[in-house]
Amino acid sequence: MIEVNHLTKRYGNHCAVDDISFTVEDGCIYGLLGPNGAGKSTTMNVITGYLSATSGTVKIDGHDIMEEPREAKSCIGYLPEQPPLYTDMTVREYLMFVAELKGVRPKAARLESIERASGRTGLESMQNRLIRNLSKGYRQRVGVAATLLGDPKIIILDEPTVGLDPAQMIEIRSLIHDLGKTHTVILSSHILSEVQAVCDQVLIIAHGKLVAQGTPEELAGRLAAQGVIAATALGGRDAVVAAAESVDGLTNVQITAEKGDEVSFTASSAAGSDLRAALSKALADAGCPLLSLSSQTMSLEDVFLQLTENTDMAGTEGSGKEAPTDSTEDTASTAEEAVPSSAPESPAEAEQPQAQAPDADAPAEAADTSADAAADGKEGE
Ligand SMILES: Nc1ncnc2c1ncn2[C@@H]1O[C@H](COP(=O)(O)OP(=O)(O)OP(=O)(O)O)[C@@H](O)[C@H]1O
Repeated sequence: MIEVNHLTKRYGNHCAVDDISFTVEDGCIYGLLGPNGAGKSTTMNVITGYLSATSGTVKIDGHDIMEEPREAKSCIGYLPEQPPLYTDMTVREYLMFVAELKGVRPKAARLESIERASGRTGLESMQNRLIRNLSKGYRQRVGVAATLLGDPKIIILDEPTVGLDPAQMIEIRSLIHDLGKTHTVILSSHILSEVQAVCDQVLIIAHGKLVAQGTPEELAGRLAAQGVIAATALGGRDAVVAAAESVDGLTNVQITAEKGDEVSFTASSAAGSDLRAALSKALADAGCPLLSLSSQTMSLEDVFLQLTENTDMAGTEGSGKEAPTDSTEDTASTAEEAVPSSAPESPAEAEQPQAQAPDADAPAEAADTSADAAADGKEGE
């Protein structure tokens, strides 16, 4: 339903999205996962026609987002990271306003659409409440309800749980899960556990590149299938690394610590292979006696960190990745902290249009961002 082909987006000299291609099939929940600054919002803004691509194409249901924007946008309900809500309106007024902007006609259809959207998002009893008096969780529901107006097939949510407390996060995740039964949903998140819990398919983005894609189980399986050896040997750094790298099947040798002549390192091994004996022999042959050796399994969190760190800017090599932690550890609770904010701010930032409308004070922008803009240019009733 959505085909993204060789999508690149530059802000001045800064490449925020670098030649990304992927396909989104109908009826699944997709998660764009990546650290802050990875390029998730930019990707979403291009998919929704908010920003133009520097190169590459995006097709929604066969319609090119640049060439047939109205047809393409009519398939999408988009909730930006900063929901464009008018906090002086009641929930009902706001939803009516958005429905009108989206060209939902006649009035009876608008009312029906609002009722359905309110029902899906649990807002029935909040209709006459001013948005500014709602909790952040309920405001987010209003934003999600707005995306549903006009019955788009695809719902795109940029960091929908950011700033929510744990209970609100759980509610919004459950709402997204429910939406996935009737819609294709794409959400972005920097929280590994969230994407794992909610999404059918995960796209991991780091530094503007798509570094991995699969179901959470596939990714976890791929990672779990990868063994990690952690070892300490006596000898020079270069000799130890060369010996480790000479072992067939051992890859990604990373120094984790150096103390005097003791060099600690980790290395990855292919699925199912136990390379400890081969490593021990290679080190002995190189005159680097082995002091300790252990074999570990990578957790999904370790894999995610490795994938996102490995695409880090050139020159960070040898920064000393910590040895992976015990894979049996529950990673969910630590995943959020573990994902670093890694991309630098672009110097070109100021030059570029802001993709997301501010909270309440910019009606025109808010209207535009509030969704599909499907009805852009359509005359009123
Ligand atoms: N309007 C802009 N002008 C210049 N640079 C920008 C602009 N918007 C984003 N960037 C830069 O592009 C990169 C990708 O930003 P983007 O917002 O897409 O990342 P993200 O993964 O959504 O991160 P976050 O979760 O922090 O929003 C970052 O380095 C960011 O500083």
